[in-house]
Amino acid sequence: MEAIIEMKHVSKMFKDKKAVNDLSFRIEKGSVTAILGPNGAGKTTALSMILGLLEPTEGEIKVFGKAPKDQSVRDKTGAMLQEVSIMDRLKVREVLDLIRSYYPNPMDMESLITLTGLQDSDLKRYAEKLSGGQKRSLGFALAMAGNPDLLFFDEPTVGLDITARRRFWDSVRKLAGQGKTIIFTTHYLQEADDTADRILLFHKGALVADGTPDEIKSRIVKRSVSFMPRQDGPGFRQRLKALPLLTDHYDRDGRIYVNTDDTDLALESIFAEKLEVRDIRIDQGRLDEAFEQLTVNQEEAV
Ligand SMILES: Nc1ncnc2c1ncn2[C@@H]1O[C@H](COP(=O)(O)OP(=O)(O)OP(=O)(O)O)[C@@H](O)[C@H]1O
Repeated sequence: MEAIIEMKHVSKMFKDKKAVNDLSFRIEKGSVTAILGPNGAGKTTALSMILGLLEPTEGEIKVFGKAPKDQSVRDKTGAMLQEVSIMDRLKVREVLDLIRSYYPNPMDMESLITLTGLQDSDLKRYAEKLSGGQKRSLGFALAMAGNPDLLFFDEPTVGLDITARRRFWDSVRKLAGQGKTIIFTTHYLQEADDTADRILLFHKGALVADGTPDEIKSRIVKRSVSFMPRQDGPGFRQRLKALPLLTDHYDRDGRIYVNTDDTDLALESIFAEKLEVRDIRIDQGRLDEAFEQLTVNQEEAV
């Protein structure tokens, strides 16, 4: 597969703070990738470097095989960032026409309107008079104006109501269907799961997981069964090791934790084998801090 983006050992320091730490990954043509992670994980910094808005402190970034700042790269790239700055004193249609005129093969106005949900009446208004949600739609339209092959959306649904969110993701899926390469950042696992075919999970500037939504979910929601031995000792440990469903276990704080995808089966095995344990608990994940933060954010999203 053709790599559209290649990051090799990329780091970014802000004074003595490492915002991005040794990132390496490839993004393939036609893929939809979600960059997921809690506040401050480095998502925006990474995007900004790929877009050529920030220089990496270390490492190399290639986009379409070139430096991100290369004009030919910019012509093929569209971005909707968190802050949409909109020109005053221009009507929406004028802003869009202006931006379209910068590109060799702009998207036609009809398609732009259909894709972004801007209404005819919006086009006649001054951009600065639009509501927050309409401004986001305009931001989306501006990102698409050059009919780019590569698209970036930084937390695109923040501040959008449910209808606008749904519409936005429908459009993103439509663009993906046309073979565009899409990268977006989000705090919400659900958004990544619904739309992306790959998730890059960031935590403290580093890439801590990389996989399909199903793979990432199974890591995030992994549960464990834990218990105390009635009488710990070599005999007990041997019996524990001999139980195939319980082999993946470890000790913490005086308890024994069993990692498993199926806590029911693990419990059945404990009872069937009459393993001498007490105080059995089912624990929701041994999530490291990054994953815990993610689940908190997900709850906020509901
Ligand atoms: N211009 C800057 N100067 C100094 N520190 C910065 C700058 N930009 C980002 N940082 C720091 O770098 C770290 C990563 O920030 P970044 O905005 O990339 O995270 P994020 O994952 O996009 O977070 P959020 O979800 O809150 O948008 C944070 O600790 C942030 O405070």
